Amino acid sequence: MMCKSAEELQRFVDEAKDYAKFGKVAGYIPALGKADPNDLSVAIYYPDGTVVCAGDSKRKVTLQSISKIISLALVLMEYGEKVVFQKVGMEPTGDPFNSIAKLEETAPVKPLNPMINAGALAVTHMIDGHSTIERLNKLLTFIRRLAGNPTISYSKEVAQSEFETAFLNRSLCYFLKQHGIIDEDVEELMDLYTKQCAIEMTCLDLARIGLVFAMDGLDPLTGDRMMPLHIARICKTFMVTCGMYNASGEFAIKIGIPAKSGVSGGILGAVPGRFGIGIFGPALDEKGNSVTGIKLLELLSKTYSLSIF
Ligand SMILES: NC(=O)CC[C@H](N)C(=O)O
Repeated sequence: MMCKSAEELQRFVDEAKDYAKFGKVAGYIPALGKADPNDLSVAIYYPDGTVVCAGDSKRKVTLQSISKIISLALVLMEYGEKVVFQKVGMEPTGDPFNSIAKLEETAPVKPLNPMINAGALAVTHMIDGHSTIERLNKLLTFIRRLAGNPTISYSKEVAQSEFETAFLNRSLCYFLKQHGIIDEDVEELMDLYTKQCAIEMTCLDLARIGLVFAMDGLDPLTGDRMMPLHIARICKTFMVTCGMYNASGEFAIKIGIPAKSGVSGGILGAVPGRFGIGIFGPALDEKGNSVTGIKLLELLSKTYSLSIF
């Protein structure tokens, strides 16, 4: 059994919304600071094409760290596991997503996983092309196919705002460059990475992408295979072990759904074999996850027994 009515979903949203007061919108990327912490929208996409939405499901959300799971799938398809995991590891860190601490502790240097910023920067570096625009277009083309929406693009305002303030990410890049994990111009990589993070879509699009992961890389609506099964599995495994940053353990215990969050307040969830879910709730907890989004997932998971464990 699962939630098939918008009224029912709206009741969960109303309950979860009460938790907005415990969170704050991301302030370190100035453009994200303009979001209304009380917003909460959700879409659930089922394999038969049924969609259930609540809240303002047409509002666009930038992907931020959610993009990391998609760039990972793209480079895995292009280069294979061996090449990709030479540059980035498979282990959770237990540290905040933008931490530099563990980078110095591994020898030879290798970011611990592709969901922390250091690992994601190494992954984005692997998207090749002659220019930032060509590389970004590769990613955008893939994302548009995954979401079945050719109009998806990025927010220039959010990309610019992050580009102007991303000093910590620049320092991660310089560290990675010093140790040979990346070998391109740091400003060019930051240009691409901030545009990647600023790719925006509605929670309906997010849910549709979640559905593709839930169905092991197959789009059940078109019958097209978007990525090989083993790559969808790798991505879902990272969602479970590292998808909610250093709150992934607690999230796995309380909710148990493969999911990836971003500091915009977006969450993409993939309930294996059942449905995709997209959430936008910009009030964040101290680890950078949507407080209302997590509450909503907790309510849904408990009510409909969604944990994979
Ligand atoms: N956790 C996130 O969503 C981080 C993404 C953000 N663009 C950053 O690199 O800091």
